[in-house]
Amino acid sequence: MFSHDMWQRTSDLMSAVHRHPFVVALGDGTLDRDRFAFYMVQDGRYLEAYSKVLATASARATDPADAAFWAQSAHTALAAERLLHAGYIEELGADAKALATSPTCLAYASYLQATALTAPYEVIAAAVLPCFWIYQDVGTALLRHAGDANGHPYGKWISTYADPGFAASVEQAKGIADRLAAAADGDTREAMAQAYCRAAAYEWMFWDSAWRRETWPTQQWLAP
Ligand SMILES: Cc1ncc(CN)c(N)n1
Repeated sequence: MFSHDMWQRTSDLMSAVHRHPFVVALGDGTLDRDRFAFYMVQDGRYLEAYSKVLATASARATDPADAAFWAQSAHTALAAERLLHAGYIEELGADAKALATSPTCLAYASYLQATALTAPYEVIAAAVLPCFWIYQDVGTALLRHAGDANGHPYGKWISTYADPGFAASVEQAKGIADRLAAAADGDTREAMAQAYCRAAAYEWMFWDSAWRRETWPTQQWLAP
């Protein structure tokens, strides 16, 4: 099955995600507020783009049930996830306007937007899957580690991604990619695998860019 193959192909990367200092500190509650605020601001921008990518997936879907699922997920990315982020940004007193969109945030969002507009529908379904699945995997692992999200400094974040409702949507996204891959020719399946792996790599890079509070290497000459 496509999703199973992708999980195996990205197993080293997933180990690196789970031991990344940002993810470890998020889980044990020691992540400093500046890094978390940076992440939240970048992620809010990412989710705005991601929601439009899912809306495009809905428009390009060949199956009405798929179209409904992507449209619902586009709504959730803005209504639930981005709301959670906005709440944290307010709580942290982060000045979102002062932060430039990071190179990694822009690259990941641009990659997904280009894929949504130009790639076959099957490849779009593969490219958006790591965004669902990796967050559910991380959220679930962090909840297991924390034992209880109540009282945890990042408990709302952890509960959002460890939520059984979110797990159900991950299963649906996996099911769509698996069905499309099973019916696809070899070239399309390989393009789906490339898209899945590229997006999974961007997920690691996103945690890493937040840990480094990534800036533009050109900012000394040109304001980003
Ligand atoms: C970068 C990223 N990837 C995934 C998710 C979870 N939808 C997120 N909020 N941000």
